[in-house]
Amino acid sequence: MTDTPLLNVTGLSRRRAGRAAVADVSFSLNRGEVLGLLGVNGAGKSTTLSMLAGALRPESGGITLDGRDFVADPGIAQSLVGWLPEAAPLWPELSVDEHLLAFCRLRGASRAAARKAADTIIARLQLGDLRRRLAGVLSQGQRQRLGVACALVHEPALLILDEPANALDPVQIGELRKLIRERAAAGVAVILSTHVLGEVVAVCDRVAILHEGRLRHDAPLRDDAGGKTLESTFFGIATGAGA
Ligand SMILES: Nc1ncnc2c1ncn2[C@@H]1O[C@H](COP(=O)(O)OP(=O)(O)OP(=O)(O)O)[C@@H](O)[C@H]1O
Repeated sequence: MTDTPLLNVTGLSRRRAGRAAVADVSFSLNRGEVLGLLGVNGAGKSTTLSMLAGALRPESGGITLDGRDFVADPGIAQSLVGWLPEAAPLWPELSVDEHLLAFCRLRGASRAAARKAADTIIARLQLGDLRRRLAGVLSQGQRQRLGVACALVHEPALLILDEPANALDPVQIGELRKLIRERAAAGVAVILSTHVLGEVVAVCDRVAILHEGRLRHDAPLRDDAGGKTLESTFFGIATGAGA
């Protein structure tokens, strides 16, 4: 980990359907850090993550990634960011193997480099048995694992996972947790959005809570100042009873 944050977000705002979906959100994230992002339905998590992935333009505010102005040059997301959106965007007629090759090739990797990266991630995520299976016939959990593989295959510096444990069985949830900690140990900064508080406790270093588009809490997970549990902090904010 270095002293300079990988990601700096300042005053990020975006309206959707005429309403503030994300309002004046600021935070930073170090290399090797895993941030859990919590919030009730509609709190603004996916909108925030879409902006950090370069898929949605902020209306105002700044994002720097690895010291570069991300808002001015969202193209840097291609190499620096890996994103698993809420619904992994897969092509039903392409196989697992073809997906991984395509994700690498679209980012400018040579055929040989794409082959090597695909083989590495297939081995790490134990997708070997599925490599020739078409995405359109995968089970929901298998699709989710392919989505995680696509987010990771180009070895991004920032990994954004929106509800990654969706549809995974308990064995795969354990594997996912291991994978996240392994990537963090290798210096990758991770943002994990979830509705499962236990998921945050199991893998995150820090937790941020969004409510009505605003960042209402951002603190280390083990910071038990005031003796509050994550659950009481979350419900306090969600019900309007807490800070
Ligand atoms: N494509 C869209 N068009 C219009 N409004 C949208 C769109 N996407 C999101 N919104 C609105 O923006 C606000 C924030 O939504 P967002 O999806 O970011 O919340 P979320 O915290 O990810 O919610 P959830 O936990 O339900 O996935 C909500 O009020 C939502 O209705």
